[in-house]
Amino acid sequence: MSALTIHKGLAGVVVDRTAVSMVNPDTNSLTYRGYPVQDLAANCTFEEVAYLLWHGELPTPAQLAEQNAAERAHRALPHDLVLTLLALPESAHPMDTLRTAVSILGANDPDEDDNSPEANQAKALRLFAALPSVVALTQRRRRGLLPLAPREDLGYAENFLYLSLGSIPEPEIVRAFETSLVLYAEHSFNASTFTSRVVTSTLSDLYSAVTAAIGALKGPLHGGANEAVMATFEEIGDPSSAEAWLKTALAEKRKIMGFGHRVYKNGDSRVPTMRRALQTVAELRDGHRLLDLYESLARAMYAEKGLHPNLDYPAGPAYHLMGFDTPVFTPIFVASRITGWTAHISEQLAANSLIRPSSVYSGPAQRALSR
Ligand SMILES: CC(=O)SCCNC(=O)CCNC(=O)[C@H](O)C(C)(C)COP(=O)(O)OP(=O)(O)OC[C@H]1O[C@@H](n2cnc3c(N)ncnc32)[C@H](O)[C@@H]1OP(=O)(O)O
Ligand SMILES: O=C([O-])CC(=O)C(=O)O
Repeated sequence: MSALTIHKGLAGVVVDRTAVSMVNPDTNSLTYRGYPVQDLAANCTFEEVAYLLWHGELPTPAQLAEQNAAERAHRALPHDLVLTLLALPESAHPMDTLRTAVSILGANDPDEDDNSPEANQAKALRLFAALPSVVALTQRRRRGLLPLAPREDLGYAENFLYLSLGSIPEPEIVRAFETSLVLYAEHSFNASTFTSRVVTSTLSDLYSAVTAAIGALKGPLHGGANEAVMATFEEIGDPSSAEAWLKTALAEKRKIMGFGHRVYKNGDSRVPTMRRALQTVAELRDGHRLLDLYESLARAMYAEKGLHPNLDYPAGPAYHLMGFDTPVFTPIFVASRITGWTAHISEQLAANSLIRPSSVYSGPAQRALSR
């Protein structure tokens, strides 16, 4: 590689190795630690997938029981944190609340700067346990409701839904939600994961890396797209308007959220699994009109630009039909991706090198200061 070759957006640049996951656009596959993600989604709980991402192997029953006990014991948020989060303006985006919560948890952790594998694994588990309570707090606050106490008798996905929506939905909805958590958990060197690795590479702490990653995920070119998809559906209104709406939007050079991908050019490996989950939710929640909109826009986008949906495209409407408010969609993504981020933070620390790329200078030539 010539020193003067610029790779805008680092497209195609290989910066390191990873053993956490493999995205293969040629075979349209995604594996976590070697296991196809669609097989994990069909056969495993999210807690098992978290264990796999962190430790490299699926847990034995005893290992899972131990992790579950620790996770359930850390679901409740410290009272002071709840008060601080409720003191934020009601207009704050739930992603901002989440970012603030992680930052406060870090400031309160006496082991914040302990970067040993054991300390960081304990922090990862505590964040994994606490994030659904923060997401649920933001969801309930939007509806004028106070937070609920977490339930230790429920699995991760069930407790998450109970805390957010106030009741446990049908098992098919719980399964669809859990599928989304498994699919969102990890995706190699995406922008937010890379952000977490950049922060970690300076030997900063895990909370700082996660806080920065939340900021990176918020943008609509990354995780924020799952919220933007709902705005698009609302703008289109009727499925019969999708084609005309798209032609106008493309003529105006707008980016259509939920379509395209930096790595996948022939479709996102996770979309078929999430599309089936969306179908299940739509059948239970009278979502046929939203499904028609989904299909009409996807057909038109392929015809106009040859672009396929990414995971955010089916996840957005699925969360909507489950009963979440749109601004809570990307925070749900955070609660899942915390597993992938923290696996990458550990991997970065285990073989660290400061991440500091180069640039080509394009400002004024050196000049004399005349004073
Ligand atoms: C979980 C995730 O984070 S998945 C990604 C979620 N993000 C989105 O859905 C946002 C919408 N999509 C996009 O903006 C892009 O597809 C990205 C950012 C995801 C990937 O971008 P890149 O790899 O840089 O692709 P790039 O922007 O070069 O696209 C290639 C061409 O397709 C066009 N294109 C790509 N995606 C879209 C889109 N969603 N809408 C309209 N045009 C698009 C680009 O304008 C470009 O056209 P051009 O060659 O005429 O200039
Ligand atoms: O890989 C990417 O660039 C974005 C993505 O799909 C993800 O983070 O899940």
